[in-house]
Amino acid sequence: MSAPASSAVSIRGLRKAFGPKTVLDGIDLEIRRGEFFVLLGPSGTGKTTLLRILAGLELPDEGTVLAPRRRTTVYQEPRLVQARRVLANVTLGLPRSAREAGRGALAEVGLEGYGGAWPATLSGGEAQRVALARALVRDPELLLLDEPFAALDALTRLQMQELVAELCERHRPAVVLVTHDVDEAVRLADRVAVLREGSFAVEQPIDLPHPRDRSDPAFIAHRRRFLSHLGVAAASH
Ligand SMILES: Nc1ncnc2c1ncn2[C@@H]1O[C@H](COP(=O)(O)OP(=O)(O)OP(=O)(O)O)[C@@H](O)[C@H]1O
Repeated sequence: MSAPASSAVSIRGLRKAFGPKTVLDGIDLEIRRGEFFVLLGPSGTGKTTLLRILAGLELPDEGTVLAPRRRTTVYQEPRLVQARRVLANVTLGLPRSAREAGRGALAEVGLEGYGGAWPATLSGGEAQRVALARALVRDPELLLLDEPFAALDALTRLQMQELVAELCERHRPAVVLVTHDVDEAVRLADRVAVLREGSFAVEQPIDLPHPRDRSDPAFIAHRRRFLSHLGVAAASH
């Protein structure tokens, strides 16, 4: 089976259980090349499991999953090797010839000149930018983002969202972002899905122009709809 040429990811009839617990139950999903897909869902509904399957770190029990080989994940924590300098972290596992591209990636995330720094000297936001540069330098066709902003303060989080939007616009990987933050989802996504009880409770394209205004009635309507699917019906603001 092969995916349509326009697809980066193609999932059919995906089922995954851990022991007696079925976590993903009959998931079908196509993600277009360059599409920014956001996965929302209550805690423990299988978002990370789906991401790990897309990363090739976990195998499905049933179904087919087609994903590009050139894929990389950014996690909630930057996962830097403390004993290696920043540039060495960015180009970890790549040939020496990648160092120039590594410096370029650092510049793209706003860390020009940080290549010689040690991870321990970085702020949380800077360390997460290094993790982004490490992903970027691999030129992924599929970028998997597992709550990459969750550990950051509110202002840094907004700056990082802007940076990721900009980088994805420029490099156009397909993106799967897992988040609990409904505003983040509506701000960044081409399409949002809410995962509940093993399958998608809703799948909604977001056709608003960028940059998105959180006070736009259409933005607010999307937020309200997703919150209600997450069981937070009253929390519209
Ligand atoms: N390796 C594993 N062995 C057993 N159970 C697992 C394993 N990985 C995940 N689970 C279980 O599968 C369910 C889904 O986990 P997962 O981490 O995918 O959820 P999530 O939606 O990402 O949660 P959160 O939003 O809290 O991060 C949970 O009940 C979890 O305990």
